[in-house]
Amino acid sequence: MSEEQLSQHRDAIDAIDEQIIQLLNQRASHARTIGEIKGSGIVYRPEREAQVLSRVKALNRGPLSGETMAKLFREIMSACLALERPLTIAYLGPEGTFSQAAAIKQFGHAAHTMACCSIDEAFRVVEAKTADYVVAPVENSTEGAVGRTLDLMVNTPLKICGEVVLRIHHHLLRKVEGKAGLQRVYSHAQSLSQCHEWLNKNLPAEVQRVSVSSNAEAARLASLDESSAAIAGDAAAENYALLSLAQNIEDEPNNTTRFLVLGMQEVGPSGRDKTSLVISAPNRPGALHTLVEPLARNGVSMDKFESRPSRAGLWEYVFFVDVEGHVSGAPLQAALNELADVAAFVKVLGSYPVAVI
Ligand SMILES: C=C(O[C@@H]1C=C(C(=O)O)C=C[C@H]1O)C(=O)O
Repeated sequence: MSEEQLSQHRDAIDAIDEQIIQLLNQRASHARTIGEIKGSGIVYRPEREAQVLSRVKALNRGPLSGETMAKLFREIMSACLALERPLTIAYLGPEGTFSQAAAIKQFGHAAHTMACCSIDEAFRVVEAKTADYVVAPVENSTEGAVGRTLDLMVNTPLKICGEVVLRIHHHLLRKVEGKAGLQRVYSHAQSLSQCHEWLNKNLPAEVQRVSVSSNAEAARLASLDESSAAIAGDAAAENYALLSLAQNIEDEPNNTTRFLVLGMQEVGPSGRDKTSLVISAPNRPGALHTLVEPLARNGVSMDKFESRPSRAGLWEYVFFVDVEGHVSGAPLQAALNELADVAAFVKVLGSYPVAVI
């Protein structure tokens, strides 16, 4: 390609960029006006954002992929929303955790993220209105449910407003090159188990595995001591300037974590929604069947069913159930009315759009 051809294409890009700037600012002005109309009410509308992202993917003809286009629009919406009012999102810190990555995936880079020292604390700051939303892990494809998040959802006044699905890549991180002199590996208990086969094969048995409160905390500890390593992700490696001795060491190649977004808000239907419920059955034979039956009879599809010991009594259980559809829809309304008669306890944790990206 000649210099002349290059400069023709670059002139074209400059002209397009001018249009993009104008169009983005037009879009932002509409978002700001929408903010004025909303007044002091809730500005974040996850159902509308999900519709915008789905529409962007459907309209896209390439060469950029639908996924890439949706990610760009996520950031555009994040910037537009910040003109209405910047949001604060609480997550299990310190900086660099997968929870923070999930918060940014859902709210974009214009939102403020607030590191909390536990999932409990992250719920509390939103309940106290110090932050707007909490993003908390709820299940991992390798390790299953995150019990603490499930337990907190039983009593919180917060509602689920969204879900975020994140591919999780773990790396072995250390301050210095090589494995010589390595005495311990820090990580969150879930990450240690997600990588335990790799650890068995690749590290001597005398290297201790130490579980700590988060992967980012593991990275912080490894950054203070050359005889320690951490298992954590890219963001933690970058934050604590650690070297990656081995990449993508998770045993399961599709290792994915699902996070929930919770806030003081009930979300309207987006057209493709999920509802999460927590139900408990009276402690007698066949009780489980009586819980599932009203859902099946009303044609409500179940995505997930998870049992958890109830805090109330020995050998009593609560069930976390995800179903397709919005709570305002007729099938779910009918099923919930019937469930109220047979269940000891039913709580709608929230209806929210199915993750688009
Ligand atoms: C502009 C709005 O406010 C926010 C920003 C959106 C956007 O930039 O498209 C969409 C939903 C809201 O979270 C709106 O409610 O439509």
